[in-house]
Amino acid sequence: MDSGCIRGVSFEYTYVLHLSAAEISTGDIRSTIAHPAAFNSNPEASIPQGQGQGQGSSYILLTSLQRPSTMEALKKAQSDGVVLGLKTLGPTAERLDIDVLLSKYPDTFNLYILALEALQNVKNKDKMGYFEVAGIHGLPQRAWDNVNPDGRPGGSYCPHGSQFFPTWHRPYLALLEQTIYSQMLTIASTFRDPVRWTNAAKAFRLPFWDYYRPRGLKSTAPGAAKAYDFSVPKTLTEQWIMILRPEDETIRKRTKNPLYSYEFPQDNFMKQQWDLFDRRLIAAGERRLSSRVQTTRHPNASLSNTSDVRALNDLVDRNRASGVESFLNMIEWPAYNTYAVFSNTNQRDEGQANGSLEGLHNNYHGILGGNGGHMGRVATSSFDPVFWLHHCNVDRIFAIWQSTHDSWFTSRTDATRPLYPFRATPASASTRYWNSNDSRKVEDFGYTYPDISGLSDKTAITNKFDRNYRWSLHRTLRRNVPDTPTPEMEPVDVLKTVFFDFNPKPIITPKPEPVSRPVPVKPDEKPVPLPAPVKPTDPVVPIPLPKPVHPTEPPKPEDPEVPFPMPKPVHPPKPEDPFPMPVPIPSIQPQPLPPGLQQKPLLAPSGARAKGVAPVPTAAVVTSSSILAAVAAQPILSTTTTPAKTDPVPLPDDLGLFELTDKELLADKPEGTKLMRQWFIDSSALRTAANGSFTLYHFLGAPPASPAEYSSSTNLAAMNHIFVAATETCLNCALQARDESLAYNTAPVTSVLLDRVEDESEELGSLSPRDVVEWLRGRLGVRVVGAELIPIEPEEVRLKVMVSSTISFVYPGETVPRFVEGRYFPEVTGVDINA
Ligand SMILES: N[C@@H](CC1=CC(=O)C(=O)C=C1)C(=O)O
Repeated sequence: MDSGCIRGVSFEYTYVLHLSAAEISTGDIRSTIAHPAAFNSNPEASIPQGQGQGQGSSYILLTSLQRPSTMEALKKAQSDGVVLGLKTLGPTAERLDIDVLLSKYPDTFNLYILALEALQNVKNKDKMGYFEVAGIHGLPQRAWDNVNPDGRPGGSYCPHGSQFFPTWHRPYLALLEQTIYSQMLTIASTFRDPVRWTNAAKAFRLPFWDYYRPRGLKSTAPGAAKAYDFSVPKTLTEQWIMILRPEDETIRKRTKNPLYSYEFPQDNFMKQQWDLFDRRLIAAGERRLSSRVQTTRHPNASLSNTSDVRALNDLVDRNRASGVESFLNMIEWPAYNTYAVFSNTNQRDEGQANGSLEGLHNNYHGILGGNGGHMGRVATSSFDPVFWLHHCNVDRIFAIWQSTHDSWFTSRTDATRPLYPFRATPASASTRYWNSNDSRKVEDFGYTYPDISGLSDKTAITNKFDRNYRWSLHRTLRRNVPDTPTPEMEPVDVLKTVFFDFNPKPIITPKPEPVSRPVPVKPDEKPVPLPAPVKPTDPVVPIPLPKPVHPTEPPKPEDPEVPFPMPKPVHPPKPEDPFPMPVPIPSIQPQPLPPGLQQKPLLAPSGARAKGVAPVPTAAVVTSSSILAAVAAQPILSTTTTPAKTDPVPLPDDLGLFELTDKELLADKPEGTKLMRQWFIDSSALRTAANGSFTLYHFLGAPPASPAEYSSSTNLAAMNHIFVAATETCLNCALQARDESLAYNTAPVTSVLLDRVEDESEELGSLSPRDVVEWLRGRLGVRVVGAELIPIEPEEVRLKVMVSSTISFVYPGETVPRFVEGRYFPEVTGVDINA
């Protein structure tokens, strides 16, 4: 043929090009002739018969790997430090749970791992590298790319404890997403089959960790719902992973899993940063510091380089039911209808809900951090790769809430306040930064979530959401919902995939892996449709795969020899007891309330602590402050003793709806209506009082003697983590200290109580208030500990704890319960958090 009209398929467009014979014969068409294998890897890229097939060779597929304009835009954004989002680079696509991404889009997952590995290796040089992007959240204490928080030097960009919490993290995630995406494209172009891999890269969106998606089946646990395993995804807890690399596509290579941990740069700059940070912690009474070598999760020893995955999974599992209850309530209850209440721990409508998206999020920082793990502290958390999957899940919950609610910031000024340091335009005198209004729609960043994609009807979204999560709860909490996961929540056995087959056979004829994420032919704003799930396979590695053989322990990164001189702890522990528990003092004790519930809280407010206001930082590094000095001077005492059993407190005669029996409540309801009672431990605490993160452990019965055993105690009912930075490093926190900002929390305990109702030895008759209030009195106790399990006095954080209950009905033919009424029962603890 002399010249040709070739129909080509790009990733966004089908187009027709007129080509000269020379161009066709040489294939030199501005480097856009693709490898023919592209055809196989992209099932949607078909060329209609009779068009575009080159004579002689099988065909020529014309594909613009990366449209120059979009690629240039991405490159420019990366060099300018601008959050572009992926919207301008292609059609909207779904962010997926990590297991789903791995199983449905193995090429994309493979590239993602390679990109993370590459980004993590570029230590602290590049402003768009992992170190600098992670460093925006906390350490190192310096401005990112010269953008000062709030236009002032010093402090941090901290949005916690405010309405900015969900919106600030949105462009933050988009920044890393764009960086990974860009890195994936670079790596894709180095593979033998760049079309296949570029296709895979372009389909990338940040994956999330859905805390409530089952990961497999438990072999031993009885009972249908409990047979599922809800541990942390294996992709995050396996140290090694098998990856195809551009250097040799014939065999997967054992690769250090960049999702398991991040290794810190070992240079002088970081040493100074750590020294400063640790000095501050020690002054604040902490003595168990975090590893400077690599990020760890729930480690079992100070400075440990190893995560205690089993203990972590236990704790995740133990908090699951409480978390699912919170999650469902936040989306479904009218109490969470306003953005102010839903978004953060600080704002609530008095007498209404205490939970929040931020509160649920905080708990996972506490669980993953545990005893000195990096996720427990604001300053170090974002280096842990799990941070990004955790926050992506938080963003997803935010998006689900947004799709089912209309409420937004109450103040226009707040909604348009710049979210530093996230630039929307390049640095100049008139730089625009992202703000909350601009961050309102996920589609504006080029992504969506499976929970909302393609759905615009609020009821449809709520129903789908409820079905995906309620099934795993106790039968009393799931009434008309069966106890098995919906098809989209079915667990994926990731250890049986090629990524964890440590004895792979070489791939003799490299053919493209069959699955790349489908790419729409025409640009539109519709989400990329998902094909039927496909099991990841290597072309010549058949499935079912052999059980993964775990390699012998790989070498651990060396602890640098004496990484830093360990300063003497302020309160040296006795050698035989790392957590001394001196003088037990009473904490929350049941007390009768006079009418009107005006009783003074048993925990006297510690005004002195709250008034120790930290000065607003004025320089990039601020050393001591009055708060620090006060905290350092404070002796560390034990918390509560075992709560004593006291006489029952008379409840008022008339408890309104709560007075009625189940039968009475259902009397006027349609036949088949089900009643749902829920119970909560609610609390308020002075957010900045411990000058760092702290955790509340709520017990039903005697707590263990040592804080190290709190999280594994059978009496542990629930926990709440308060995730907060030190006031010297955080302007927002310093202001919250001055304003004595509170953190409100709720800990749903319905499942725990239902287990006790079913256990006859527990003597809890039912979930009705007259049974529960009396039963809880004398059993309920709380312990407060710092990020490293150092006991803190409840008074020190002005802790108030109160119990509440709610009534909902599930009507026949419906699955989503309808909330009717809530009531606080300060009679249990003698404390009213509303007083
Ligand atoms: N205290 C629980 C449940 C609750 C919700 C309410 O709306 C209410 O009025 C009373 C209690 C929460 O904060 O989520």
